[in-house]
Amino acid sequence: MTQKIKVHQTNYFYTIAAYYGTHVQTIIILSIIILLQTHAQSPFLHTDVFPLTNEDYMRRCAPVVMCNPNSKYRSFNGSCNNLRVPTWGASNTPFLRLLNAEYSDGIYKFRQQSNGSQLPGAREINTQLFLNNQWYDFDELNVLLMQWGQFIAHDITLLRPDLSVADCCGVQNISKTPTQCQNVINIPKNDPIYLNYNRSCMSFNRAVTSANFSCPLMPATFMVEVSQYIDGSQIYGSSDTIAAGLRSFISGRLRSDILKNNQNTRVEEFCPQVNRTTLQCDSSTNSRVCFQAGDIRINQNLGNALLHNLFLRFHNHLASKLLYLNQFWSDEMLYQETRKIIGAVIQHITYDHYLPIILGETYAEYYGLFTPQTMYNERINPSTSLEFAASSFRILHNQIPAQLNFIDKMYKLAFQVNLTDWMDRPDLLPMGKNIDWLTRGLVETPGREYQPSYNQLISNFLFRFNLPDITGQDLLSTDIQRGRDVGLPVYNEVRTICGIPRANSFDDLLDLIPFKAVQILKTLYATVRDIDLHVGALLEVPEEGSMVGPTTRCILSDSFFRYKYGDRFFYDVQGQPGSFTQEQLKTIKQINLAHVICATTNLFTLPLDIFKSLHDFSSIKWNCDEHFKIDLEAWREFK
Ligand code: HEM
Ligand SMILES: [Ca+2]
Repeated sequence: MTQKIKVHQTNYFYTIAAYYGTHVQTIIILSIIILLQTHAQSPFLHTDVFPLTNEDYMRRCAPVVMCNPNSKYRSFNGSCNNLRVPTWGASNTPFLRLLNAEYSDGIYKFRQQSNGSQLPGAREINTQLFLNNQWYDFDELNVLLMQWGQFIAHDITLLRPDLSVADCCGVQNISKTPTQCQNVINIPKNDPIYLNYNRSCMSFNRAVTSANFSCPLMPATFMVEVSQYIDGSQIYGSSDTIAAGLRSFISGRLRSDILKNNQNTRVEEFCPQVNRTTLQCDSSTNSRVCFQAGDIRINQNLGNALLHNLFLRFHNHLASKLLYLNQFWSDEMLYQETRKIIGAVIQHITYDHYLPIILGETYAEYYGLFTPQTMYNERINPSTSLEFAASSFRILHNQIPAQLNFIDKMYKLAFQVNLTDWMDRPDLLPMGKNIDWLTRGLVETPGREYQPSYNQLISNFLFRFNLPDITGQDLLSTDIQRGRDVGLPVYNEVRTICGIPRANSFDDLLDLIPFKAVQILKTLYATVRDIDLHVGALLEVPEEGSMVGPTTRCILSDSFFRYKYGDRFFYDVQGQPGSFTQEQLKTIKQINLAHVICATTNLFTLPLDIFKSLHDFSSIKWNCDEHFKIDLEAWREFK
């Protein structure tokens, strides 16, 4: 029987045909007409209205989705989490814009300054404002904190550059430059680094748009290519096919490679490996290792690949514990229950341990990011915003260290590598005791203190192996250029939706930005309105107790608020199919990243405050066996 029902008397209207079987309710969304004029908003934004163009994709191209509202588990692509708008937060749906797109043609061309001139070059901005602002002070917080940030960034966002032309600089002088190569980054003649290499161009590929998904829209609309919920999609994949390819289909386990050392005395488990050319691995060197996981960026740097390997081991560790407790559970049940626990652990670490450090404890608690229980609200849109992905969360690129330390079990530095020397080639990880040594290195090495710059190496020599010359790229220029590529609103506009007064002159910026930087901004930009979001935000002095300035804090908090309250499967939401029992929740809330490390490496002692490095007084060591054990008794089905 097909029956038309109207869901909720609000500004959302759906035509839904619901098929009721005896046990399973399947809802087929036939068409969606959404008027998103009012929103249950996060408390961080001083506006109630998102740009109307956010609805265009939903109106014209949203796929037909079938949902089973009784499902205990998340879908892989994130669809059907929100039963009113089943595509909210799903992979391959558009980024949300908090403010209207800023393009000079209103559609796709880079914006210009208020007086009609070109914007200052991204690299020029970096050399004038940031490159020489390097402090060598270190934080009491460790490098693991930075690495956790990237790990979750890859859980919630992927804006893919169009790499169909590998080197955009090489096609600049041909008669018709391909669209994706039309905005390469110009290198000024007097560039302090590239001057020596006679380079005038840095490659930049514009991001793919909804047109690449057979849905051309105006203004340019950008697609998130991963599930936008914090659900471990970087581990499991954001589609059924990818997820299936990563499973062993035996006892709930993920596929893995078991590697032995020469004497067969050490056996270690790693992510499965693939042919280098099939993933984003550096193919220009004779290196061999290329890991596979749910996210294509797994091999991007050693720290990220390390966390992926630890979480693969953690999954298989928990799956075997669950099997021990419930010998009759099927592979499917073991896999899904383990995946559910891993997703919960990632959310718990992010909200209870990571965000209070980044945003400030009092602030996170006051605004509901750190609560005893989450009340799900189906009117909150959990989609990743462009402002967040293309700028605000990237502000934490300033935490990336230039070097990674490998520390042995006597706490001695075994060796050190430049992070940029090992991009897209994780060859070091399976060698010797490097998993343990790098893990210890991330825990024991103090992080880069907050400062308005990225480290010298990622500011000049990123990804140099894949390029025709030895210099490479600049991550900060790329971030500024990416903001222009996706038409981000300017800094001043974002201030206003964050409740910070609009600056009417450069000097009005002195409320948040130091005097010297404001003087340089005056020489670069025509008016205060022209300043890029990323530039203004990175210059802001951090708020007391937090690691970012007020504008960044506002956009980060808005996003994490929506990832929490807009997620029907958020780990501590009650009353949903598959909600954890109180006993299970108690176990999850006791787990921190130290438990994960203890279960997956040969480290025996760790700080209780896992994001703090040793030199901090509170960071005395605690034994894995006594303090970081996981008891899954609450998952035993028959006591
Ligand atoms: C460990 C070293 C890291 C490296 C080498 C790195 C490098 C990169 C690169 C190359 C991009 C793509 C740039 C573009 O073409 O637009 C990117 C994007 C991004 N990064 Fe990082 N990153 C690192 C760590 C981090 C950290 C610590 C965070 C946040 C805490 C972060 C957040 C992001 C975000 C949100 C994006 C946008 C992702 C997307 O939507 O596609 N990254 N990063
Ligand atoms: Ca996800």
